[in-house]
Amino acid sequence: MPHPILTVEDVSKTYDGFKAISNLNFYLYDGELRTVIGPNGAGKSTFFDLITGRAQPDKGKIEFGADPASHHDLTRLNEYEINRLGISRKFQTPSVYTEHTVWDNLVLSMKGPRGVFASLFKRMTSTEHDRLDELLKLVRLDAKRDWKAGLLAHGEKQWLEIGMLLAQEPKLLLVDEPAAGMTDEETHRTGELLISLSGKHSIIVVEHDMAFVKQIARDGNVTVLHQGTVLCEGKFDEVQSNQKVREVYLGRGKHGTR
Ligand SMILES: Nc1ncnc2c1ncn2[C@@H]1O[C@H](COP(=O)(O)OP(=O)(O)OP(=O)(O)O)[C@@H](O)[C@H]1O
Repeated sequence: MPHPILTVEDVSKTYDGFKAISNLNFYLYDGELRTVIGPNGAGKSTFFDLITGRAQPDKGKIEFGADPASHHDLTRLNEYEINRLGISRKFQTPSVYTEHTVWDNLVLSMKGPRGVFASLFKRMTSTEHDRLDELLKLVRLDAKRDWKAGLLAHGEKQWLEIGMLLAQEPKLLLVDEPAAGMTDEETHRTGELLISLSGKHSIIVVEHDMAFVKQIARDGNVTVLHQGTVLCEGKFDEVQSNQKVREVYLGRGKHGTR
């Protein structure tokens, strides 16, 4: 069995006496596309906050790197350092530079000099140029490369942001509810995009939309969080038919409990 690229072991996080994450164990393998589901308040956002250094655990281990000899203890690093290791997070609402073109949004997100001026006026190598061209096609925005990002439809903005994250060449992508607010067709395309990224990237997707979860999970594992811990983990069909899962989540509609 290979070493996980992400190891989360016995992790807890308390807010004002409330255990948002409770003795959580989670292992992700290199190139895996994992879907995480769970009712509102199950701890999904806190889970991402802990991986990205936005929040610190009270206890437990969070390690990154598939090589046991050179993995990183994420609990000792800040958000910037964790991002530099190749961990990128996409929040639910799209965050793009609305006044810049689609192309410039990708340029601005590339690894390299920071700052708008330095990024836009840096001479790009032909390899970098080709890579961004490929990214544009991948996120299906090649026909809109000169559009201002603010003019894109909601789904397109989400794809652009995924492209912007990919421009940073991340190893691990954390994606929070990408299908929220999308049409069925956009949702399906997003699923295809995420599937095409797996293998090259390790990906965790938090999602509520079960049709979408089914599409991207395929024969991979789905993790169900409940009260800050793993309630169940397995193939989509196993999870869907699990009685405990049905009680806390699936039986109560698309968006869980509130
Ligand atoms: N910064 C914070 N301060 C206080 N309480 C917090 C904080 N972050 C999360 N919590 C609490 O921790 C619990 C888990 O929240 P979290 O947002 O991680 O759940 P979630 O599964 O992402 O929910 P949702 O699906 O609604 O986004 C909630 O009860 C929430 O109120």
